[in-house]
Amino acid sequence: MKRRTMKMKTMPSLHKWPVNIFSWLCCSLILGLGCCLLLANQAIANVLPATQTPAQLIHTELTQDAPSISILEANQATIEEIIEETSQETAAAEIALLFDEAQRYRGTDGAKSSAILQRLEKLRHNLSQEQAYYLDYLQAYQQGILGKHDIALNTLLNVFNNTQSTELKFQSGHTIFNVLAISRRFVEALSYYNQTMALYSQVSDGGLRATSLFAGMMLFNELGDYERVISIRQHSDLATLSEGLRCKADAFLIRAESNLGPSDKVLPFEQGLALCRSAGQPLYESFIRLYYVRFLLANSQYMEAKTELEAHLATSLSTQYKLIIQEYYYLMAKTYWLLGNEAEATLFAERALETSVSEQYSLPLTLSLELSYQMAKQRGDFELALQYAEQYAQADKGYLNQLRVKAMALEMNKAEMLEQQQRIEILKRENQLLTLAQALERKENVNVQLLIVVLLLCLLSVCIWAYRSKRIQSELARLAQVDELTQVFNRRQLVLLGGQVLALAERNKTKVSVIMVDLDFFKSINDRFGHNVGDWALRRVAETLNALGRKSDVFGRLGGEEFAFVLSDCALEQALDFAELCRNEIATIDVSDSLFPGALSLTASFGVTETGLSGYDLEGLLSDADQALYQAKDSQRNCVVKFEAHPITNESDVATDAARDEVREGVSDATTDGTTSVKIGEATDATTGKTVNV
Ligand SMILES: Nc1nc2c(ncn2[C@@H]2O[C@H](COP(=O)(O)OP(=O)(O)OP(=O)(O)O)[C@@H](O)[C@H]2O)c(=O)[nH]1
Repeated sequence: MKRRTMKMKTMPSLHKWPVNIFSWLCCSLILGLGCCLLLANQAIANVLPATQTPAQLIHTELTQDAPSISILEANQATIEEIIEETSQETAAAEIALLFDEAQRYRGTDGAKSSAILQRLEKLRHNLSQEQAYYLDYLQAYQQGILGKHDIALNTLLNVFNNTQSTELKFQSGHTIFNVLAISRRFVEALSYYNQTMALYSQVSDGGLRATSLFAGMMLFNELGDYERVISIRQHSDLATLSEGLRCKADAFLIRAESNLGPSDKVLPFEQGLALCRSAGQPLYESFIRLYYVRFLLANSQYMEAKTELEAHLATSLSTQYKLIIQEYYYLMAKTYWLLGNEAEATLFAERALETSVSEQYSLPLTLSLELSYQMAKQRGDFELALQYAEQYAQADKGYLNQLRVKAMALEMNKAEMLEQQQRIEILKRENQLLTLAQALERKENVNVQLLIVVLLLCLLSVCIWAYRSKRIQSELARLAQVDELTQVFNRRQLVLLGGQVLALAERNKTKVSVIMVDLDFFKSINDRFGHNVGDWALRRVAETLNALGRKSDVFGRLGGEEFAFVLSDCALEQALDFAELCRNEIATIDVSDSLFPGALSLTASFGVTETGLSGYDLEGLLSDADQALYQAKDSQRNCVVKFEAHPITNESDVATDAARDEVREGVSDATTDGTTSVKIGEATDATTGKTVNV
């Protein structure tokens, strides 16, 4: 039996708790941060507005408010109601027909138009709100043609501002700027032109779009912006036109080209006239004719002009368009005067003056007054000539003023358009900036999220690293305390814990017993069966003994096949019983799972002492227990021997200090009762060579 390191009870698992708490804290922290990130994301999402389009909102409202029609109720309609319904259906059919006709004769046949509109007015109570607005529009259009511009405008503005139909709004819009232009309210006309043309892309009716372009051409003709008229004519929507529309377009183009001044270009007067005649457009036909006659007169073709005018006077009058009729009369007067027919000239000049439009100054009026003045002067009627001269001067001034107003309106409109364009440009830039800012914000959000993820990963790495190093530390600590083979305390830990137990017991004056255990003939087990079997035996014995001890006991492997117990609060008798129990348990270990079960038997010898015999010093206790163990080995083995102190009886038998040192292990030389004693042992005296008891 040799002194070696020892092991004890299996390591308690308490050393693991700081690691577990640490890991738990790390996980909680990570989870907490993860939750914060999710909540932050949720908060960002909540800040953003709900993306419901206006169309979806309208749909929701419509769905909520949708009225339900009871078929049952409909079936229960009285006969009177059915009759009423039938008459309503008839009225509806008539109304549809009348609207078609009103549209067809609008601007082409004043008398027919008036009759149709009167009939529709009588049916007004049968019209829907939108139909009523359309009737208002047609009536206003008719009023405009008759020169009642203020009345027409009031109605048109009401339709423009209240109709739900984009098409009717668009249609009334271009009639408004037309009437405003005729009324010389050019600034307003241009403003409505802009408002109306802003709806252009929303209007699907090609005819209506073309009409608005025509109205634009008319407006800019009126304003004297003839280049603009020519440029509108080139709009792609006017590339292919019906005969009627081509007639109108030609009329506007001829007016613009004529007013741009003399050029080598031959204007298509005859073609335009033929086109408008064939299309049944007397208004535009008359319009072209006015410029044609002007052209003839400018080229001294007075007879041709006279023929043309006389042949188509009725057509012009049928238009009921006062401006055309006035100019027509003037041109007749001028032609007759140029041909020397003063009577006819005077007659038509007077008619032209009578046909003045809403006290406005117009070119035909000015020219008619000038002609009347010249004719009166020529006749020698100076008083009348003076009157005409005064009126002419006033009209000319008024007309020139109007020209100035037009020019100013155009300038203002150009400035307004420029300002609007600049505003649009600024808005576009602001939008771009906003988009950029949003993109930047999104990027920043992503960056913040990435940063949080990186921080979390770093934190996780630190936690993992800390957890691992803590585990390594714990493992190292465990390895320093535990015997690797048997997993019980090693000698170092047994001495440490045993010392603490003894210190406490000494303070409390309680007894502590120490048992030393040594396997019998263990060398022969190794030799016969090999070290593997020896190791197995050591593990089984350690396991068995460890299970027998109490929680307060300290058990460990001293080294080799030697183990020890430090039993707290345990008197010698109890320790002896416990040793006996251990001995018995070892002797009955089931060896069936060892490599050579049949031949293998395990026994151990036990040496027991107590603080009452050996004191509270662990070294002394171990030494005394070891001594008792030797006694056990010396006897039959597989037994328990109690340590006993022996007083010195024979001087000669007492070994010298040198001989005592030869004892296999150190001994104590003080007994518990204070008497000097020597513990049992064998040594060889170096001087005599005799074996002595110690
Ligand atoms: N298998 C194994 N054998 C060990 C270990 N430690 C020590 N030994 C062996 O244990 C044996 C101890 O032998 P001895 O001290 O002569 O004791 P013994 O054979 O048990 O004889 P007694 O104690 O007198 O009964 C030696 O052969 C050692 O090699 C170990 O960890 N594993």
